Parts: sequence; C-alpha cells; structure tokens
Amino acid sequence: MIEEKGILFILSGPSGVGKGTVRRELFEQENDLKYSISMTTREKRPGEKDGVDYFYKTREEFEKLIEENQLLEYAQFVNNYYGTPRKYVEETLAAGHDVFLEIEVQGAMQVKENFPEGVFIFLFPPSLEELKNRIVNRGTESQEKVLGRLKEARNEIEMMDAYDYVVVNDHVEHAVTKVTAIIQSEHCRRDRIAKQYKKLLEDELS
Ligand SMILES: Nc1ncnc2c1ncn2[C@@H]1O[C@H](COP(=O)(O)OP(=O)(O)OP(=O)(O)O)[C@@H](O)[C@H]1O
Ligand SMILES: Nc1nc2c(ncn2[C@@H]2O[C@H](COP(=O)(O)O)[C@@H](O)[C@H]2O)c(=O)[nH]1
Repeated sequence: MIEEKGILFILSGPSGVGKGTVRRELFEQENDLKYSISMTTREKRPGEKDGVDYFYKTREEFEKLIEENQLLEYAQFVNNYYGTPRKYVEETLAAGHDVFLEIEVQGAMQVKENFPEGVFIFLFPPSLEELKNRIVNRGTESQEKVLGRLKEARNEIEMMDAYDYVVVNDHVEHAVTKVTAIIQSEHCRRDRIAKQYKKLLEDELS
C-alpha cells in the first residue's frame, strides 16, 4: 500500500522580505496546510502571542530542547535561537497533512538534509534597497539589529540556488498566487507519481 504522507513546504528567505506577510495571507485562504509554530529565544514583539506567533523560550529551555533532540532544525540568527518542533512536524505529516515552515536559510538547509523530499521555496526581494526599506519601516528592530539582519541577508541570498523555487515578493498577492500554484503543482506531480507506482505494483502482482 502507498503511504499517504503530507508534503513539507519550506518558505525561506532574508529577513524583511515578507515571509510572514505572505504566509499569513496564504493561511487566510482555503487549504489543508498546517503551520508549524517555531520556538525562539527572541523577545516578544508588541502584539505577538505565545503559542500563536512563536513558543517563547529562555536560552536554557531552548538548549535543553536541543539536547533532547526535540528540534527538527535550529539556528542562531542575530543572537537568538530559532527552531522547529520535531514532534509536531513528524506527526502532522504522518497524519497526511501538509506542513508549512517559515524559517531562515541555515535552518532550511538542515531540513533539506533530513527531508530532501520537502519543497523549498525562496522568497526574493525586488531589490536590496527595498529589502532594507521593509525591515526599517517595519519598525520592530533597533538600528543595530537591522544592520545585523541585512548582513545576514547577503549570505542568505547566495544560498538561493539550493531551493526548488524562487518567488519574487514584489506584491503580496502575486507572491501568494505563485506559492499557491507551487503547492497545487507539487500535489499533482506526487499524485501522478503515486498512480504510476501503484500501476507498476498492480502489473507486477497480476
Ligand atoms: N510585497 C510587499 N510589498 C511591500 N511591503 C511588504 C511586502 N511584503 C511584506 N511587506 C512589508 O515588509 C515588512 C517585512 O515583512 P515580514 O515581517 O513579513 O518579513 P519577514 O520576511 O517575515 O521578516 P523576518 O524574517 O524578519 O521575520 C512588513 O512591514 C511587511 O508589511
Ligand atoms: N531556522 C529557523 N528560523 C526561523 C524559525 N522560525 C522563524 N525563523 C526565522 O528567523 C528569522 C527571524 O525571525 P523574527 O521573527 O525574529 O523576525 C526569520 O528569517 C524567520 O523566518 C525556525 O523555527 N527555525
């Protein structure tokens, strides 16, 4: 019998490119995606809620999660830890649901090692100038942290070739339409492969 596992989608890209904005818009639409809420040691921003935006942890708590192998991936990004809870992702995929991660590039590369069958989407800014404007105008980071994030952005953009898809986030609705098309086409592709595989098995058994 063919296993009907969900698909793991990974949306990644430099800080401020619009990953959160695109993901929130995508989740407003009708679909069967489950969002994996990450763990982080960074401070809560105004309006953010524990268990909704992130699970907020102390460094000690986070390091314990690492030791206990409870994270599918984790990374230190501009002086804070960020990581994906392993149990939620594995159980949700096994139950046949698609899981959506929104994570930075180092973490995405770790996921790629363990889940090469995942679908890796890189969100690309219209320009570096626009990327800077978006981080600055969001107004959530100090000037020093903005500089740290922009420095990371250059390294992150160099990793773009490791992704299956690149989507330019010029307008949010265009980017969401493209991500939705990627999700649908991956389902069609995998359904087709599953059917071919099933037919091969049936032919062999008959
Ligand atoms: N297509 C777009 N056009 C203009 N502004 C945008 C667009 N997409 C996102 N933004 C704005 O850019 C800022 C950064 O977006 P967002 O917080 O979603 O980025 P992010 O990639 O999730 O950042 P981080 O990685 O730092 O969490 C926000 O103020 C958001 O409203
Ligand atoms: N490797 C991981 N990166 C993650 C995870 N959750 C979020 N992120 C990324 O971290 C940066 C900074 O996020 P912010 O909320 O402080 O702006 C951003 O690129 C996020 O996508 C995770 O679980 N693992």
